[in-house]
Amino acid sequence: MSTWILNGQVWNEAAEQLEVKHVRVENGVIAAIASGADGLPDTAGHETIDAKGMLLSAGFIDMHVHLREPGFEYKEDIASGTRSAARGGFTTIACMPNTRPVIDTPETIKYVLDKAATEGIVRVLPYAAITKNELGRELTDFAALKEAGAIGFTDDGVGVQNAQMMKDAMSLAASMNMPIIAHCEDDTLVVGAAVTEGKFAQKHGLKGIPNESEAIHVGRDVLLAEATGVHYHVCHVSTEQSVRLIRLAKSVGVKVTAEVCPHHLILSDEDIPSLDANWKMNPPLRTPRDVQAVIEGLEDGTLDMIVTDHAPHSAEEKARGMLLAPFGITGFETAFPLMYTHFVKNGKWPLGFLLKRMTTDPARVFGLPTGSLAVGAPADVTIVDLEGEREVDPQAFASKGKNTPFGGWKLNGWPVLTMVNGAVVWSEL
Ligand SMILES: NC(=O)N[C@@H](CC(=O)O)C(=O)O
Ligand SMILES: [Zn+2]
Repeated sequence: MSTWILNGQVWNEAAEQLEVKHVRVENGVIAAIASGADGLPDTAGHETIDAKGMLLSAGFIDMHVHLREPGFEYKEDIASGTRSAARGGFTTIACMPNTRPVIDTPETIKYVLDKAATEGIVRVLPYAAITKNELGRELTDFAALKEAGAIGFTDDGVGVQNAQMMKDAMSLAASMNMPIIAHCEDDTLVVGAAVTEGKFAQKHGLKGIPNESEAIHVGRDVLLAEATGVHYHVCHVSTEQSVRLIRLAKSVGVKVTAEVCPHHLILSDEDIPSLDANWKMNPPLRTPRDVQAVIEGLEDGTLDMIVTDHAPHSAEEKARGMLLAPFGITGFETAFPLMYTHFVKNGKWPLGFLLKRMTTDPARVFGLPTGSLAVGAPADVTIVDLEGEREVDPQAFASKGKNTPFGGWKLNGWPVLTMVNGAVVWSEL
């Protein structure tokens, strides 16, 4: 079974421009790439997809997502979450273990992998918890979890509060060549706070979440990573201080990598219009100065990749208001259009830079075989309409979660077809 994707606009990194290419996909891999300058290939006996006028990219990779299964299927499940990912152009997603039960046993890893194989439509890579039940008291069985298919260890949703526990986790992970992925948050500094310290908190008389609550863990952990030699990856970096610490750690050779979310690159606390909990996530929207710092961090490579931190919650939960609602916003179906419109269409970045931070960079950091259109690579492909403008309509999301601050935003750069392993899993072409 072979398919020609014709007339796609493919980014040429050396020439720093889009060029028309025809890509042949066979048996789940990229079998050939032909230059558009040579005319149309002979497509007799092959299926064809016409991508004329559209961006043709390696499928996007999202290393931080919440699929909510098992246990919170009313927020999202693997079927709905992977459909949402596919609509966003994501072909590989790495899911967090803060489910119910927590993904802290080989059985739960197998449950997620089985569900993903039967009901999922994109590649799902599960993380396992660092500590049992994410309680920070006792390490999980790293060897058994790795054996079952976990790709790394994280207590995302909460920080590991105990430094010795984190050091032990890092030593063990290093010995088996596995990464530690850290949600950086000191619990003692955030009690009773829902938004960042800053103008919005002041205006509404709210207690703020200080930048140090995140950066203290980053500082502690890069020292522990240096001592143990582990690959240490920082989740959803949101503060100037964290960027500074990661930059310093990288400069002295610590094996640290990091991610940043579209909302932390685009919104600050000063954009929050009201006490609407669709603007509540963890870490919170920070000050304009922090936004500038994470943008610079991503630009200079201190931050390696863009992730969504797709965190669906029910409408009822979000209706509890800013103080009582759970933290988190959905991300899959707005990520690329947001980043494209805000940074590429507005002339701040070349398109290739955005694509790299969503494909080859996450693949490089986590050693994945996907993320490029090279001949022989798995045929994970995303086709995007860069021109058409559409309004974000949360009610039309494939995700069960409609919780986004971006409803009504007019954006360009909408994915129109997603292919995983050579099979079209979603298309509106
Ligand atoms: N990011 C969030 O605001 N929420 C996440 C947890 C997390 O990633 O910290 C969630 O699980 O809802
Ligand atoms: Zn987190």
